[in-house]
Amino acid sequence: MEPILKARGLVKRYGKVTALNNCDFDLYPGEILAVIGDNGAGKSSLIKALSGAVKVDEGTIELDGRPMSFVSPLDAREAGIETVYQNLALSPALSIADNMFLGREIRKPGIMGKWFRALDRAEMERRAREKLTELGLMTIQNIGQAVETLSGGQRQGVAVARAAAFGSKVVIMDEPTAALGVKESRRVLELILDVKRRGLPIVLISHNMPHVFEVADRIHVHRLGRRLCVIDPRRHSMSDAVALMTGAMAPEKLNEFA
Ligand SMILES: Nc1ncnc2c1ncn2[C@@H]1O[C@H](COP(=O)(O)OP(=O)(O)OP(=O)(O)O)[C@@H](O)[C@H]1O
Repeated sequence: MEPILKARGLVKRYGKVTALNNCDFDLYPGEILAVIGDNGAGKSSLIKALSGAVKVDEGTIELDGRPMSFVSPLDAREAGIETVYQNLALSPALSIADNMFLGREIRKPGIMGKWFRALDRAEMERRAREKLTELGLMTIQNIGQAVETLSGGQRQGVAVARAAAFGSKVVIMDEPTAALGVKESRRVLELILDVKRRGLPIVLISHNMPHVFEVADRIHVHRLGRRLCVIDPRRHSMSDAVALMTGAMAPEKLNEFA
């Protein structure tokens, strides 16, 4: 099977800091791939490169076998890669429906250019409700409710639902359960599994080992700006993962694959 998203030899420098140092990456259809690594290992830089938020200095990215050169997150979105960023990127004062369609608002038909036509709020609300129901998120009562009035878990749910609704090829999630309570984290993990069941592959960046081991099919261990190895959570333990991440154990010590 060919990877749906593949990167080779990524290099990203910020002045004297090399955040990505010849990094490879593979995501296969239908899988949840966790990316783990110590602070500063370069996970966010990798995700930013894959989602078009930063331009790499060297290396190649292929989506579905086609070379990509993203210069903005919009390029990646248009290609079918949706990203849920750590800081969420939801607009608190806007409603759930408006947030779902932020940047791709539905407008009423008409002869005038796109920006002059009125927003079709009823249609956006209908579709937002449909998506949130599909993902079992209808504990959110009022689709017109402002996002700032939702709980942390509900907000994360809206962000995940938006990514699932629009990501046609890949969904990337950066620390989706950070700062959430036990119950809310559970709901978000279930959502991630739902997205996978609906056929979308997911890249999950997380420091939370129990969460990673619960949902991931494979784990990409990132260290010093590159992929150190890929491990199978069914064959290796959390302490193996942590030892690899921190450099306490060399990958040769495991019967790793990939
Ligand atoms: N915009 C930037 N300007 C300068 N240096 C940066 C920038 N972004 C990242 N870096 C540096 O690149 C390296 C990798 O950072 P990155 O955020 O990718 O790591 P990370 O693995 O996501 O870390 P964490 O788990 O702490 O979020 C770090 O040394 C960081 O200081």
